[in-house]
Order: sequence, then C-alpha cells, then structure tokens
Amino acid sequence: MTSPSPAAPSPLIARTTAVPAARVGDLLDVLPPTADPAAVVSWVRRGEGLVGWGRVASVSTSGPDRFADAARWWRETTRECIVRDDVDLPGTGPVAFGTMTYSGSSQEESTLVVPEVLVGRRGRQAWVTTMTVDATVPPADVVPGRRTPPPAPGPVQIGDGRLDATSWAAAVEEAVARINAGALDKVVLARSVQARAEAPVDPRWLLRRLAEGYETTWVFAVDGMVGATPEMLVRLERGLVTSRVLAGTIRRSGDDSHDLALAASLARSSKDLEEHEYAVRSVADALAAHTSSVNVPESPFVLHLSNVMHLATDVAGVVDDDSTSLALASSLHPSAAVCGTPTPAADALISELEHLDRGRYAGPVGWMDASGDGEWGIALRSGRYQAPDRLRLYAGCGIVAGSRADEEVAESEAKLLPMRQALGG
Ligand SMILES: C=C(O[C@@H]1C=C(C(=O)O)C=C[C@H]1O)C(=O)O
Repeated sequence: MTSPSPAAPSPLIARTTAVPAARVGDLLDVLPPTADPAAVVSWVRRGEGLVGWGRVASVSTSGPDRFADAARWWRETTRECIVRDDVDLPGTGPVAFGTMTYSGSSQEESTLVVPEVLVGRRGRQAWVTTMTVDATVPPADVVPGRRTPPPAPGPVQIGDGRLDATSWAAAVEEAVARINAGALDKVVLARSVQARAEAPVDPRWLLRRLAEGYETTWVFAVDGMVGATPEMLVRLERGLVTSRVLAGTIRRSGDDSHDLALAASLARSSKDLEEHEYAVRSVADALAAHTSSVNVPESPFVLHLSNVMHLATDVAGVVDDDSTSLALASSLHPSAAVCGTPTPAADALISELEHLDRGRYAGPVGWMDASGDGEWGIALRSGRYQAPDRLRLYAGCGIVAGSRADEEVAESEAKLLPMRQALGG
C-alpha cells in the first residue's frame, strides 16, 4: 500500500558538484540545527558517507509490499530526473534515504526521503548534491561555515516499554523451552524502553556522540529513526554485493586484557557459533539467488565495539541480475540475525512473545542512488523519535538452546547503551 502523499515529483533536478574536502570538514558538523528530528539524514562511518537536510520528495509505504512500492516510486522518480553529476561515484546524483519497517504488519510506515541538499565524502573526494523540483538554481555555496553546536538535552529519564525486564526474561525462558521442545532453532527477541529528555534532543547531539563512541558503526538518521548500527545488511556497488553478518555477542568488561580473553571465548563458544551460523546461512542463501557466486569465509572474526563484541562474517558476491540495493535488502530481510530459524516459526514466536511493534527497529535503513547502488544497514542500537524530547529505544538478542534469561537481559542492556550514552545518561 502506498500512501497518497507526494506523487513522484516531476521532474526532479539533481546537481552534484565536487567540493574540496577541506571545505566540508567533518560531515556531521555540516548538518543544520533543526527543531524537527526528521529534517536531517545521515549515513556516516569514520568520517565518510552522506549527510543531508530538507525534503524535496518522500513516499510512505506499508504492508507486505512496502519494499516493492518504495522501489517503484524511486524508479518512477528517477526515470524523468534531470541530472548533472560532475563526480559520478556511488551516492552522487539523485539519492533517496530510507527506513523500512521490520514487519509488513507494523502500524508504522516505511519511508523514502529525497533531501534538498546532500553533502558526501569518500576518501579525499567530497561533493554537494542539490535536488529541486523546479528550475531554481540553488545558491552555489550551500556548504555552510561552522554551525552552532547542538545543545544538550538535559537529564534523560528511562522508563519501561511494553514489557519490563522481568517479563521480558520470562519471554526468553519461554523461547528457550520452545527451542528445547524442537519447535525452532533460534529466535531473536527484542524489548524497548522509553527515553524522555528535559529538552528537545537535537539529532546532531545524538549523531555526534554515537560517531565518537562507536567508530566502526554506520551512524544513521532517517525520518526520525536514529542510531549507530554495526550490521551492514547489504551494500551494492557497481555489481559487487557485500553483507556484514553479526550474531553471537559478549559484553565488554572495561578491562582490555580481560576483553581479549572474552573475545577468544566468544570465538570458541558453541552456543554463539551456532547462533552465528544460522544468520550467515540465511544471508548466503538469500544472496545466492541474485549472484553468480557467494564468498563466505570459513570462520567468523570478532568485531570489537565499545559496549559489546560480536561474531562477524563479511559475505560477498557478484550480482548477476538487475537487482537494486533495496531489492536485495528486501530479499535478505529478515535475516536470522534479527528474526531466527526457521523464519516462519521464529516470526510467529516473535509476535506471540514480544508484545512489541518493532516499527522500523531491525528493519533496513540506508540510502540508494539512481543506479540502484546503495547501502542498507539493519536499524539496531537505535531509537525512534516520538516527539522532539522523546525516543523509544530498542534492543534484541538471539535466543538458542543454550541461552540463559539473565544473560540475555544483561546483553540487551549492553545493546541499549549506545543510545543511552548518546542521550547523555
Ligand atoms: C537484535 C540486535 O542485534 C542482533 C543480535 C545479535 C545477537 O543476538 O548476538 C548480534 C547482533 C545483531 O545481529 C540488537 O542490537 O537489537
């Protein structure tokens, strides 16, 4: 179902111009102050990526066809597009940012947003793209000088979501019982908490702090969904598709030498290796349908983040059909990293035990250009603005036969930490 809101603007005019990287500086410092958390977009990792603001067009979709409807809208929007692109890299020319719901039955909408201004950076190359629907030539100097820094949102209160930690632990125990009874192999159960700040939370405040604390993640903001995801569902760049699969987690202790011992135990933990294997297989199987060959490393590596360590596998392949990055994201979603194995049984158990509309949490979030190249992460370690001073935060954990409820509660707390710290708590 596609909501009647803006039809494909015609024609969209996109102009991309190279700018000296020194003039752009830090991408996150380029974002303007705004009272509307949905007015900025971000996809930044280690200082590279895209940020933008304004909204020249957008579409909202829902239901089981939300990916296909969004993809059709983007195809129609870019078909008539007038493009002047002096840089010609993935992410130049017209670009849409998107945040898709986890489930086709969510009450929330999935959204694609075309910003008015995008600033990009890749290595030493930087660029500005302006997108308009009329012939007005945007001012040449759209990259501003230094912006005013975001104000602190003041003290933040955290409250329970639909399930408090004790009820969620009971749900985990029930899931383990179902797994032991042979109903399924793995299920990912999520919980949410409610964060309320004293003052509006400038999204730039969150993005800056997430980027500082979690430099190996993709720091994103799309339509009021903000976070720092370590998990790349799919990147498509000139025919090469890559995916970073994460599953299997251990909390950091705060002591570096102890953490190394923990990393070694994670790499040997049969419970975590099993949980990881399900996730890798789900991604490799889904990619196999679109690629001539899929490269899957034999064993995972340990990805170190400030709060947790994950078992990680980078899967790669060469696409042999005309799938766009959004179409690939659609066929990979939901992977066993956020759903479970087998998918239908895990999905049913999630609906039964979670008591949560995941909304866009654990759904694909990212961007796509007119060629279909793009990057779609999984919206983890994230929150959804409900009002300028209120966000709902989410975290989930893979449950397998060897899982213990108290350990999973502690793991979910560790996964909530990035957003809690970014808020200032
Ligand atoms: C579901 C989340 O994370 C996923 C679950 C993981 C696990 O259970 O080990 C690890 C990484 C993610 O694939 C989350 O962060 O909310």
